[in-house]
Amino acid sequence: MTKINIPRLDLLHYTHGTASQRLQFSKDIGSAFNETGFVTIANHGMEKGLIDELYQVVQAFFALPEATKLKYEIPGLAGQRGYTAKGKEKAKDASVPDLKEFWQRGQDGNPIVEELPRFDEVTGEVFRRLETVGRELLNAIAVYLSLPEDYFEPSVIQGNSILRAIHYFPIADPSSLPANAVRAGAHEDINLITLLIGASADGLEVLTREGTWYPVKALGEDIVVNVGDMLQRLTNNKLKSTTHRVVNPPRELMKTSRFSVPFFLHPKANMNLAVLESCIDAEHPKAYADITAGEYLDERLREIGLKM
Ligand SMILES: O=C(O)CCC(=O)C(=O)O
Ligand SMILES: [Fe+2]
Repeated sequence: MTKINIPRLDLLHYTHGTASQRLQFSKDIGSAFNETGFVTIANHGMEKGLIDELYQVVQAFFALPEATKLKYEIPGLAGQRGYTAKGKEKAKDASVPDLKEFWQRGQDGNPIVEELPRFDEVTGEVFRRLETVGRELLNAIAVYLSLPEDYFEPSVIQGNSILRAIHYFPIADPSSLPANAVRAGAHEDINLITLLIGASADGLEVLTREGTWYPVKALGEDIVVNVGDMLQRLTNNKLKSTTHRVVNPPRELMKTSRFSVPFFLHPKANMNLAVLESCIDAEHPKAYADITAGEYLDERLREIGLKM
């Protein structure tokens, strides 16, 4: 099997480390993002208790009757808040929708789930904690890119990040599915970076440069972090937004659910995504036209069927 660089990095080395540990963390995350676009992060500060409670409220939400969940679907918001039912989202180049339903929350404007008193508080707490972890990781990446450490901060504080709770629902009769229906079709994330809790469940795979699929494993409460297209674009492909997917499990396990909770770290709509001058040279000519984060997001939401 191909050996691929998905290191396990200790966030405490960056937030509380010595100068040399901090620098090493920046180098490690930068070179993994340059090679594979993926790392796993330990000691991110989110306790097991909080993560367990997150999964309890998320499972309780998806267990509600379909009619109740549909009360929380908000027309006109392209799924950016509240519930998105089965059959709505497909990967950019896929012909059939993914086998999933999901809930999204942002900074504000989130509908309150009346049936579940703890849902808003717990998902809100996880949102804020992952936003903090994401900012710390972007600081480390800024150092790797020889930018000021706080380069991303003004664009990211109170930005358009999204916490998405996903339910890959059980399929009673897998033979009834279209042959190409999968839990999540091969895709790249749109945002700057994605922080994923719960990828310890099997199924997440990344596409290697050799064109083979490689399973991503996280230990315990570790989170998986990957580069999205906005960061790839800003860095003129120096940091790689790697294609990934969630495969269907063996037939018997298709009758069981899989849950995962990615946090898509998005900047404010006015962030300039024009390629950084420091990432352009003779070998790497400017690969992308100038665009803002807001314009780019609209373009991409249309491609995945969430926006008209
Ligand atoms: O469910 C997972 O493990 C990954 C989901 C994912 O890649 C996404 O929603 O963008
Ligand atoms: Fe993804």
